[in-house]
Amino acid sequence: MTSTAQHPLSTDEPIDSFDHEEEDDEEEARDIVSDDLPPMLSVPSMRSRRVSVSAESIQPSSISPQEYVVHPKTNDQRQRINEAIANNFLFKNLDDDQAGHVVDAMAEKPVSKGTVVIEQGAEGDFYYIVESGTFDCFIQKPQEQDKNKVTSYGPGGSFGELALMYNAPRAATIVATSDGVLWALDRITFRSILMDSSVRKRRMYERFLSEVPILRSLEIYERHKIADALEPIQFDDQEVVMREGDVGQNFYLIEDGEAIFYKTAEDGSQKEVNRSYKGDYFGELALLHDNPRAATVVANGRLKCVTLGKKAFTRLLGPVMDILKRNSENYHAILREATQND
Ligand SMILES: Nc1ncnc2c1ncn2[C@@H]1O[C@@H]2COP(=O)(O)O[C@H]2[C@H]1O
Repeated sequence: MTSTAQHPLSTDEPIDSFDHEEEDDEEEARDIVSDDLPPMLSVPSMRSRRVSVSAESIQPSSISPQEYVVHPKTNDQRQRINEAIANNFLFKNLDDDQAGHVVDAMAEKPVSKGTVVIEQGAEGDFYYIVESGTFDCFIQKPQEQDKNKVTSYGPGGSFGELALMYNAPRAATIVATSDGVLWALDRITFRSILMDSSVRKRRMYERFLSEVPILRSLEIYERHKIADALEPIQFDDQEVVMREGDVGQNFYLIEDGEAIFYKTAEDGSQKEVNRSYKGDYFGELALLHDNPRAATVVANGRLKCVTLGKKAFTRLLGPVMDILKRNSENYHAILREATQND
């Protein structure tokens, strides 16, 4: 394997886009060839733009059982970890053994207000999960003096995965804004057990999410976080995706195919009110307004979607909530018109 890689934070050279439709292959997905790395963030590194990568950056690390890192824990600590990771998508697909190794390997790290947990440009050593406290994330762009706050984290939040996934310098600085407790997971355990499915999903959905109009205004990093949370789902021709009046749990993006929307008219008949295609979304109304589903959705031909659960929808689509709400007002008007006219 080559030893010179496109820096994942670099933006000055085109990077081959990844076509997820052709790329569902396990072996290929494991092969984290740097040329395929996403253009990532608009934050060039504070160090050299090109880094030499060892074999470690090309494939997930593997460790033998005798190499597992173990920090002995009390039951109370285990329980606190389980609460902190309950909504973390990186932990979702682990089997019991893997989950056990990851929990064993975590080290408790109390931090006091003002501590710089991660410094932009530094080498990546740990992935952090927040048990308690608040943390701000800042990015300093190359020619700018000031750092920009890009996000903040509270309990259940996590950060520090990028440098470990891509063997890149830290992309941001993280500062504790209160006293708190972090759980730190070493890079070897992270790479060997946790990162595989996340890297695969981020790569798999990168192009698709960048082409979804509602998500275009998001930063690449925000779309990566959405990719972590996506669940694929498929429907056969004429299969009902949701029924008018149901309680809404999920938000849907169409990856491929066609969905037809029906609404019950005043005379009780089902009226087609809309059709949606690749890149469109639906299912947002019930989540935005806590209302029952406003329409019945049926697959026309095979329909391939990805979904976000309600919590992830609220958290990850926060930056586009206003657009979603504005669109939903127009949409209400269209639906009303369609069911009232004729
Ligand atoms: N917009 C962003 N760009 C890059 N990193 C971010 C951003 N927002 C949050 N982060 C987190 O900040 C962390 C800094 O360390 P890492 O680069 O290892 O991983 C990074 C991400 O977990």
